[in-house]
Amino acid sequence: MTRTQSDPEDPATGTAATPAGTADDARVASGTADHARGASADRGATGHASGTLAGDAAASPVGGLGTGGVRPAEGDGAPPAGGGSVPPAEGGGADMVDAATAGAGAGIAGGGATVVAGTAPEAAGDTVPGGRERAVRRPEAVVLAMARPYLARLIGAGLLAAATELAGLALMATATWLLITAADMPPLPVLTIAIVCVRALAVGRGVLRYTERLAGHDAVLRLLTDVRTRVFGALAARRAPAPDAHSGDALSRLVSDVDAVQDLLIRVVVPAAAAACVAVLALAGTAFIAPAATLPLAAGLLVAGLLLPVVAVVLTRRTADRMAPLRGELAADAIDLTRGAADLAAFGATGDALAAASARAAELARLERRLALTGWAVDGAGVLVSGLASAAVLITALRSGASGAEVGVLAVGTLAAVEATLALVVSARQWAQLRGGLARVAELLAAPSLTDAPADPGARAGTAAAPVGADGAGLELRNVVVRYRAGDTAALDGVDLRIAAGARIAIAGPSGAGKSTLLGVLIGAVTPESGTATLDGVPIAAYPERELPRQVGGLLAEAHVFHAGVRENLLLGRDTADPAEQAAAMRAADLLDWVTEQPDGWDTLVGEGGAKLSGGQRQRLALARALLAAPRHLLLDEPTEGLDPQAADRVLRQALDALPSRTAVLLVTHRLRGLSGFDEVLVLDRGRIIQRGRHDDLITRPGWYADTWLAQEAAERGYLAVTP
Ligand SMILES: Nc1ncnc2c1ncn2[C@@H]1O[C@H](COP(=O)(O)OP(=O)(O)OP(=O)(O)O)[C@@H](O)[C@H]1O
Repeated sequence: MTRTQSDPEDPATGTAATPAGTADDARVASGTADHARGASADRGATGHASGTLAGDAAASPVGGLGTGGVRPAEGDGAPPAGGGSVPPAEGGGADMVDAATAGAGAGIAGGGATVVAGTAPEAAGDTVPGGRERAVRRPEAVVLAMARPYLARLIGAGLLAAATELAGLALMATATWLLITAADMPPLPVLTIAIVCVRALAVGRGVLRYTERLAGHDAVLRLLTDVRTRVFGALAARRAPAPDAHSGDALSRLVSDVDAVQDLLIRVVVPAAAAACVAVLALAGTAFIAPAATLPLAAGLLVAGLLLPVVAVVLTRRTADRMAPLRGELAADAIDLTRGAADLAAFGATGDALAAASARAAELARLERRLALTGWAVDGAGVLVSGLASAAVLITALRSGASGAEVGVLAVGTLAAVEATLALVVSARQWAQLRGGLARVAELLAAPSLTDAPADPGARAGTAAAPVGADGAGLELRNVVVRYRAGDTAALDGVDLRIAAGARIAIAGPSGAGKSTLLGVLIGAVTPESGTATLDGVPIAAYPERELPRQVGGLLAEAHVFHAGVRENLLLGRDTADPAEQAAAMRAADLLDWVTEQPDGWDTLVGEGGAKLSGGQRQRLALARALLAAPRHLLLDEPTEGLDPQAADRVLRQALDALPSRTAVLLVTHRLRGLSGFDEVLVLDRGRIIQRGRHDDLITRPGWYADTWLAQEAAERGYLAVTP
């Protein structure tokens, strides 16, 4: 006979031998026919830290998760499916439309903050929580609107840039005049003045350029701080990942997109304004000296400042549009090749992945070469235009009877003016490359942000809001349907759930049943297609982003551990926690001994993504953080994942014991041990609640729960025999 662990998805009940003689053993071995009898013996099985079954039959139901740890629902406990006793939420359905973008803040408590860039289809034009309508605007306008507080500084920078260009133009003109007239031996004072002017302009141009850069960057860096704050606020508020977002693409985009704002002002707006000033003054000067020469100069300026920039945009745009996604894909490749190196090597896929990345890099290099070539062509055309314009001005001025010195000044001045105007070509090229990034930043800037949460949660919903944080109706889902994409099978299908103060509710079900999706709805990160999700009668989507994490949060799937010390990671849960509270949270998560044994103690660095911790330690650190945060409704998604069964039971029990009695807990778990003290257990399958009730009841009823319970118990004790 072979003894083996059972497959939890294949509960081969009834085939087991029963070497030991405990009540549970007999029940596990005897299959579903014995559920009812076995259930009574099972109550409180996990109430013992040792995990033995010695006292199972005697353990009280309350002791299931540690005496005192599990409180029954207080009067208004979990209602039956449908939650009919709860008053209907007003206006919830419509408001859920914006739930993804209006979702609550950083999710620090749950470590579940999701930073996503890329598409933000819902952002522009939405109604924001404060009830304001945001019109869809050009991305440049959105960015420039944010620059309003720094307008004076930017205008100053523009004037300084114009003064720099004019100083250059005046320098060329004065030097030319000096060279030509010096041969005619003009009076010494005149010569001296001209020489001083040349020197002053040469020095002044450098000083002006420096001051212009200083003023421009000062304004732009101030603006960038605002933009970054706003962008991160919007990202944190939008906690639902865009389905197609790729982290590498998203990250590289985020960084370069925000930099595009800087380039728009420093390399496009300020130089363009300066070039326009120079062009106007050059035309005025020429009209004063030789009116006939104004026409060829204007033609040269138009070609340099209008035609060539348009050509540059047309030639650059197509290539730049293809380069942007390629850059994102390359960034994603870099992440896959480094973080996934071990897996790629294990499956012999390193070569293919490298080849794909190299092909993209080669394509990007080809596009960059093409961009450089078109750039050189346009630049060459610019030099030609300035030469031709200068020659045309010279000939026209000569024909109109201007003096030699005037002709010289006009010809050289034309060269300088056209060259200054050619800066618009560079600006246009820059703008063509920045457009994509600017559009994405503008979408984020237009999206609701943590920084513009409404003070009154009912304001947006149009409801009379319950006082935020007050114990009211609690969390409630009514007939919630979630579909990630139109036409997909529903991830949640008509789910009703109510979590009252102090309730302990567990959700079980096969993989892909919709458990994490349900948690996503509760934190406002997933938008239901229909139905309502409310907190104290207020649609979750309408809750202030800063307030919601205090009400609903916890340990969500794939909680992130930051590259920092243990204490810093812990304090993300609640930075005001004192050392005793920190120690209590770590003790509950079974990590206190470990951290005190470390040479660096609480300052032990956990590595990037918690790489220096084991999977179980990472999860427990995230659990300790969630316990420290202790929101009113604590969500725990597989909090003991990665722990051995005994440790898992112990940690869960300790965690629940450590919580204040009025904290409601919603536990998502694959492990059914430890649920006997819960007020209600829901079984989800393909988005629907297929069973609900108390653990002791569910294990007596034929169905997924009883089958899984039996399989898990049998597997854990190794009693399931499989014959070859
Ligand atoms: N971001 C998403 N985009 C599209 N489909 C999704 C997304 N997240 C989940 N789904 C789908 O929704 C369904 C429910 O997924 P969910 O993650 O909620 O299940 P689960 O019960 O938590 O699974 P597990 O126990 O494996 O974590 C699955 O079919 C899954 O493929």
